[in-house]
Amino acid sequence: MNLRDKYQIPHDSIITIAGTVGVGKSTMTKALANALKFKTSLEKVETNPYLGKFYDDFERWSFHLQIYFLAERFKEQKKIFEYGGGFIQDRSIYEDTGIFAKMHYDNGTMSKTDYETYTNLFEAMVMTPYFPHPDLLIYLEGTFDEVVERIQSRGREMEKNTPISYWEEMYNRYENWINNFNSCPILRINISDYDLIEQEGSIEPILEKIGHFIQQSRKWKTRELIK
Ligand SMILES: Nc1ncnc2c1ncn2[C@@H]1O[C@H](COP(=O)(O)OP(=O)(O)O)[C@@H](O)[C@H]1O
Ligand SMILES: Nc1ncnc2c1ncn2[C@H]1C[C@H](O)[C@@H](COP(=O)(O)O)O1
Repeated sequence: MNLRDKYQIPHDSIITIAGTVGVGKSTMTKALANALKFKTSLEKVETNPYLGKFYDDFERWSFHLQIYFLAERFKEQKKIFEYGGGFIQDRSIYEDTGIFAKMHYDNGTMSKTDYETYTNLFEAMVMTPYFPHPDLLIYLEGTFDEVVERIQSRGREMEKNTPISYWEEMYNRYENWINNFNSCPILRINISDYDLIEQEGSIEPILEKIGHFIQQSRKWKTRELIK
């Protein structure tokens, strides 16, 4: 029996992986997609024309970068919608606005006008049929030291050259954001509870939890529709 059937995960599920930079989202996205034979929606860092410039000068490039990410994620949303689900998504669109854009606005590296333009566009995009909420958002969490260690060992120069205070602020904002998030069901997973690199089998307890969660939330949605 395949793992998707074994853990009764619907073939049209949409699962989003959230968490701070370096925590392990892309690795988890690929491992889950491989185990479930789902498609991936990955963040493409190498081809992003603004990211390097942004790390050199936040103020100059933050608006351009947010618009670029928004366009990329919207295209991915449309693709997921057209395929009818069966996707693992590396980072949610909610994080772009709830973490990154907000953090740069609050710190004065995105102007009020740019922030308002961005949030208006975001809201208009979210209210389209292309934007089904995910069945589940998996939130990866670890200690700040573990996250910084992973950023360092992954070795993207632009991130290694960024002051640690930036990652610390982002880490704290993520904790606050997830504690107030309610757009879809959340499954929190601590990164010390699995090791996808050394122990391939450690994906199975995660699949079991995903199956359980999605079945519960779909039952709940059906009951709400009948009411
Ligand atoms: N379970 C894990 N155990 C050890 N290292 C990991 C694990 N998951 C990811 N990593 C490593 O941590 C770094 C960041 O992972 P990545 O998936 O790129 O994070 P993100 O997509 O959240 O930025 C990479 O070098 C990756 O190999
Ligand atoms: N919305 C964003 N604004 C600024 N920077 C962002 C945004 N989304 C992702 N990023 C950055 C952070 C990392 O340097 C890379 C890739 O993110 P990762 O968490 O490693 O997948 O893009």
